[in-house]
Amino acid sequence: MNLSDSVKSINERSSWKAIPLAVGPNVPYFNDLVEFEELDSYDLVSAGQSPPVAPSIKKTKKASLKKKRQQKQKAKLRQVLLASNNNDEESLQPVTDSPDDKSSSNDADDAINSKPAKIKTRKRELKTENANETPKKVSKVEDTKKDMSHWDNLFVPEVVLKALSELDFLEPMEIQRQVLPVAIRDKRDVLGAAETGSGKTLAFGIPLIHNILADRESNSNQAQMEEAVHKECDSDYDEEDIFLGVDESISDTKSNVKTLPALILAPTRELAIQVSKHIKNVAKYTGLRAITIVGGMAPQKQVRQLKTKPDIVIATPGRLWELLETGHPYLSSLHRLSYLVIDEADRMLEKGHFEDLNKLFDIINAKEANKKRQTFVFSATLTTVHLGPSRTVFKGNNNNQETKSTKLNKLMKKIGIRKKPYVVDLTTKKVTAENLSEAKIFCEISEKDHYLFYFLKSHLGRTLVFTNSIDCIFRLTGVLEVLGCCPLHIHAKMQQRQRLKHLERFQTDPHAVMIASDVAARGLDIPDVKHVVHYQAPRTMETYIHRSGRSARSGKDGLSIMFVSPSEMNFYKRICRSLNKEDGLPLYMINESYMAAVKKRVNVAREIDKMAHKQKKVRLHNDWFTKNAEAMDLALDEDVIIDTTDAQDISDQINSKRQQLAALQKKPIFPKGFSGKFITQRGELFLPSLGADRPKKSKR
Ligand SMILES: Nc1ncnc2c1ncn2[C@@H]1O[C@H](COP(=O)(O)OP(=O)(O)OP(=O)(O)O)[C@@H](O)[C@H]1O
Repeated sequence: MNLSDSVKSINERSSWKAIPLAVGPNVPYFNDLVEFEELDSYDLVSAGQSPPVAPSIKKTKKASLKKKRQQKQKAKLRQVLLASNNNDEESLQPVTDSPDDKSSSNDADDAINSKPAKIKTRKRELKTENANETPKKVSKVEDTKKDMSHWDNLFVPEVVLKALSELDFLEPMEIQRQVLPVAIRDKRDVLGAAETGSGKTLAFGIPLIHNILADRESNSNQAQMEEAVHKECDSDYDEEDIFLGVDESISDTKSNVKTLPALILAPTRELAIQVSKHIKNVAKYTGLRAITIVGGMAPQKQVRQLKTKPDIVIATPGRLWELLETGHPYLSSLHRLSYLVIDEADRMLEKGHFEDLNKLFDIINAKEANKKRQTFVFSATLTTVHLGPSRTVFKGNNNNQETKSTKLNKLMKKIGIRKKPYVVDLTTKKVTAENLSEAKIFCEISEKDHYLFYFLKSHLGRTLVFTNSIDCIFRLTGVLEVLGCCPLHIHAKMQQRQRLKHLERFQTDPHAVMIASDVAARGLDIPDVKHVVHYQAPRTMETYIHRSGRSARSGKDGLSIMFVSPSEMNFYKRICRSLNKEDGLPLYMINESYMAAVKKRVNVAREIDKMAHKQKKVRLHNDWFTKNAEAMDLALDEDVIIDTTDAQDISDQINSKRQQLAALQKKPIFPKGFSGKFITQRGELFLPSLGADRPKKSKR
């Protein structure tokens, strides 16, 4: 087929012309708005199933007029090209996939839009939806000998494939395999649920990158086309053209007004920063720019970064709202977003959290919002539901019980998804990560420190200890410090710089212990966290799943252990019921013969910590009053100052206790050869390393 044939073919076909660049004529797509439908009619897809067939599209009158106008413009351009560029015929030759290819219209489209080879490759891929066609391979990555063929047919741009190969991501994870074709080829909205650490970030990250790149090319082609048409037939518009006005996207290209294409919202600063890193890693050869907008950091820098008009903004709702309120121009068109991602969506939309998010949604989903926006909603607990108390279920009184579909419907309404989404739910009955071993210890509150120290001493390896309160973090950090465990900590009240510093140190020491609040429960991808300890029982099943999910990521083994005191029994039972663990979690076996030695050390450490804490409090109190009195030139009332005549006594006591503890610590708690072994989820014997491979630095 030569150029004039292509042109003829275009004239004969009009129905495909409004189809976006990345979507072939016989490929289902959902770019037009369809009525909001309840979940029963969604395409709920699990592993191994193929994508659904799309419904027909409602065309509006305005849209068809717009298409007509675009047709006219294309016809003009064809004339221009034919007249001025006969020599170019070879480069404008359409690409044909196979003799029986039904895509002549697309070939013609290629000719019209001319060149970029990359997009041509993708477009040919995008036409392979027909099962009879042989899919094209994209696995050849230059400059590398790595076999990337597992990524074939997932529409990954070559530039991304190159980055993936450098990262040694030689094959897609299951959620990526499932989501990529639907999100890229079909441009569907996606609701994705899969276990923690299963690669959800790139399941939305790669489609974002692909689709933004495709939009970019499409826009620049359109701009070129427009420019040619404007040059040749500027005065040739009829009344209808003038009435319809100029297509907004074209006018943006022409006037160089760029609006933000993609926004990713995450619940915590650390997670936003991490998502940003993951995306930058795979987008490093694309020329796309991503920036992070989170609280706790200087807003001036973020404002400056926004001025560079990035392609992707990864943000927490609070700071994004703050900048939006200041009227930053690049954020003033959030309603025109092309891509929106809500990571950890169930958490983000929890009642009472993220008030700013609702205000953001009001803008993002305003009346004039981009109806073609593609939305991604992900979480490991997107489809998990809470079971009510057994007596309610028993009586069959479960009318108010949340179901998967009611949960998803609620989320969709809040987020403003009006198109039929594609739901990928890869969560299993276990819900927690496949290779995670789970256990519990029933104990009194006062015994928790003992069991924690026992655990830390018998299980070396990176360990995250979760608590429910900041006070508990302070106390526990103090005690473990005295015991020589060098704990790190993280919670929402810390300065952001400190939070990141502690996280970094946690990532670099393979035997580090970190005491954390739930600010670290979701999404954080710290390599090789061997153990998660729920020092205080989580209040919900979701928190349990996400906390535990910091371990056993990407197919690795891990252990989650919950300390349950009598007052926490109800939470424990409810979590087990919701996780379908009728028999509860297995008991963690403690060798009681070593507990006496453990208790001695911990009790002394607690005494030291208590005295040191009291001493510090008195010092701070007195310092504060003295300083302020001096500053105001006032005489201090003696009653205000706490008597410190016994301060030396307390210091002496602390020193003597420290010596006592040091003497105790000299003796090993466990005999040589002892191992806090446990059976892993895979039924193998897990032997935690003790002493032998302990790094010199680690004080544990
Ligand atoms: N195709 C791949 N091959 C190998 N590793 C991958 C691949 N895709 C992602 N990863 C890595 O797997 C790890 C887990 O991915 P990610 O953080 O996206 O998980 P997640 O499902 O979002 O977890 P969570 O639910 O806890 O947020 C990351 O270190 C990521 O870099």
